[in-house]
Amino acid sequence: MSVVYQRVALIGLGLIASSMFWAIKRGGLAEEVTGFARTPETRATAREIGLCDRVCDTVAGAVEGADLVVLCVPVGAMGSVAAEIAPHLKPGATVTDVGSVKRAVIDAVAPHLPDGVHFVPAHPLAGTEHSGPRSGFAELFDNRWCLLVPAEGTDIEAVANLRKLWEGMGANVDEMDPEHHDLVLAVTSHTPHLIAYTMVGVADDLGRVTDSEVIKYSAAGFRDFTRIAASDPTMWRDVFLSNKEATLEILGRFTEELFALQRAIRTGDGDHLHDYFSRTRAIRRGIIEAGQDVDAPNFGRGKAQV
Ligand SMILES: NC(=O)c1ccc[n+]([C@@H]2O[C@H](COP(=O)([O-])OP(=O)(O)OC[C@H]3O[C@@H](n4cnc5c(N)ncnc54)[C@H](O)[C@@H]3O)[C@@H](O)[C@H]2O)c1
Ligand SMILES: O=C(O)C(=O)C[C@]1(C(=O)O)C=C[C@@H](O)C=C1
Repeated sequence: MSVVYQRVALIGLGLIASSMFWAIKRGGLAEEVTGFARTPETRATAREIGLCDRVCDTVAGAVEGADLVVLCVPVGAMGSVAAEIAPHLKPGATVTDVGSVKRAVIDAVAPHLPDGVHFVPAHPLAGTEHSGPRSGFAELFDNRWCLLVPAEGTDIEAVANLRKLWEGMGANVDEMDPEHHDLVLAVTSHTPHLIAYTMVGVADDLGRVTDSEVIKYSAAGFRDFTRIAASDPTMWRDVFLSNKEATLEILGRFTEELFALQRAIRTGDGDHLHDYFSRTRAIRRGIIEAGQDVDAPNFGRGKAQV
């Protein structure tokens, strides 16, 4: 792999930024990666573990001279960080972000960026329930999707270079418009997270089943919920507040379906339950057949057995 950018600046040194740093280093994709974190503690940790070639005490120091600036902060902080970096951006630089929501981030960031700076929003569809500078690893983006969401008329070379960077970090890249992105992610990521949070909350609230029983006897499905529900509260608060409309639409559909299933259980309508579960099983099999299940043993190796 060859160098895509001379200098990349990572702002907000958590899971995604640290994974990007290790993946950029693995691929030899930048000559220098600078980093900025808000707190002295995070900067000290970054220096201790060798995260970034240069950790800066000011956002200006990290951004000055950078060809690519990546905003890796929670969605709700993107606008204020964009305002802070704006005066220090090199003319012709590209600014991107990794936020889980796109329309709200574009609206918050774009107005701050000076003319002559390219803005190419992005979203890697990869993560874990961990956060902070120690949580990243180079393989996080391997075989995962990264969605680019450039506005019409964005400089072609700026988009092509960012695509090259993500491909160099192991991702498959697609382009999408922001509204569609937010609806798709409300279905595939945001609402499922809310359901996981709720289910774990229900278990915690249920007096007749103790917390220690929940921990001891937790079956695979519920264990997955607890993993998801351990995700960063700030990140997910911001996701829901920023993708309100799409999440509320999907939640509305979800509750309708849930009520229908609840009724089928109450009335003993086994046909309804069986038909429903057959339909959902077909979706799972479709994902595996398409080779999209990154956790399945056959992922990326052609057709999986279903
Ligand atoms: N975790 C995931 O699964 C995942 C996946 C894809 C995209 N994302 C997106 O990536 C972004 C970062 O998420 P993460 O998982 O790396 O979170 P993280 O909590 O690991 O890291 C975020 C970092 O930003 C810092 N920060 C917060 N507010 C800041 C501010 N105002 N100025 C400077 N730094 C600030 C935090 O201190 C933290 O170090 C979020 O926008 C999130 O939506 C997350
Ligand atoms: O695997 C996980 O822990 C995740 O939740 C990652 C996940 C998701 O797949 O929903 C979470 C949020 C992102 O914006 C992208 C990826």
